[in-house]
Amino acid sequence: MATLELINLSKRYGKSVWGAKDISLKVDNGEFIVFLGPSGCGKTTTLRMIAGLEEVTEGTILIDNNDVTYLEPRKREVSMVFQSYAVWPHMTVYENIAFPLKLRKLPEKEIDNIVQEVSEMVKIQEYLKRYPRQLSGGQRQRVALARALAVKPKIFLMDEPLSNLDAKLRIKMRTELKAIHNKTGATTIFVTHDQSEALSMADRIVIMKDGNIEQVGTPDEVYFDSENVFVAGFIGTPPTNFFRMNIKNEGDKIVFYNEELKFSLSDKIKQLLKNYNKDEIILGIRPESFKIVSKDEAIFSRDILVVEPQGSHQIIAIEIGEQIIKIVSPSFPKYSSGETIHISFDEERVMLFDIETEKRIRE
Ligand SMILES: Nc1ncnc2c1ncn2[C@@H]1O[C@H](COP(=O)(O)OP(=O)(O)OP(=O)(O)O)[C@@H](O)[C@H]1O
Repeated sequence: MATLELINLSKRYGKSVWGAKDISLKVDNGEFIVFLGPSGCGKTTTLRMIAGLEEVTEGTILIDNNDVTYLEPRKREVSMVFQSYAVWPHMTVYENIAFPLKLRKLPEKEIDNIVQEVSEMVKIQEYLKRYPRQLSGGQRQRVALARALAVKPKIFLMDEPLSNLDAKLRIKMRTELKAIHNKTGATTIFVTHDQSEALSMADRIVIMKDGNIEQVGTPDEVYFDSENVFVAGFIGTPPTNFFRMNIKNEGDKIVFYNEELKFSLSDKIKQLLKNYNKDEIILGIRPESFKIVSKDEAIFSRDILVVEPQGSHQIIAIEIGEQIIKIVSPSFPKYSSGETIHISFDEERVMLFDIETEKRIRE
């Protein structure tokens, strides 16, 4: 178990392509960190630099406060699990797990103990004599996991380890992986582009875009307290609804308006905007922050465009100008398309962003 620190870490491919730019991050001992972001944002590049599989262009990597930036991979004491399992086909499950331990010249008895221990942990004890081709994808991934666990690495690096599994198994393995992490307490960096995987597994999520870190925070922080428009739009299904609004002061209220909507918000919002001197703003409202209310309480009313029942809740789409807005509402009462609904929203949950920088406006 170990701490990890990345200091201004960058990777440039050729002259101008940045795989990762100026990444700084401190990871505590035992933390489960998830790198999340769209394809090509630099998750894998950063992970591979930590593993020593990718040369660093600039910056420093510290493991337990030791500089490992130029240390060869096997001396870093990290284990990596890949999407493609990468188990050796000509070895049995037992041999796959034991092989790295044999390389380390551990006594047979100790190797056997470790193989039993980790195979029990990932629930593959009964397959130890089989070859990988005799296993399902999920079982093969467990073998890869067991092999990585067996060497008791300081840091666990996982690159989309669940993405080759079918949807149901993925969700099951998520829970199991998290349980294994709780048991081993190993510092883990897990790469995914699946936000639901990230939200359900991470202690903290590192949200990346174009090689940069956009926000680092707990699942609740990145969801409820998004740092900018990109994060608010990336996290959440359906994502945050955004409105470009004009703003003006009217007495103790602040009025938000555009061609479609007009409403005023309270003192608290006015206070929040006291140093904001632009007359346009981006308002972000999460689908579940809207409320369907009586006509008297409504901020605006619209006809329903489409209802998408989800079992546990329903997603209601309305049109505001040319924009489609999604509202998450409890399963009951049922609504149907064409019906007029009256809508309000939870002012406490509104997110305000600078019209130019798209950064969150904070007090
Ligand atoms: N060997 C390479 N040569 C040139 N450019 C590369 C190389 N490897 C990665 N890149 C570029 O670096 C950027 C980051 O790639 P990276 O693989 O880290 O993204 P990612 O976030 O892991 O994406 P994905 O989710 O698709 O795996 C991309 O623009 C990619 O095209």
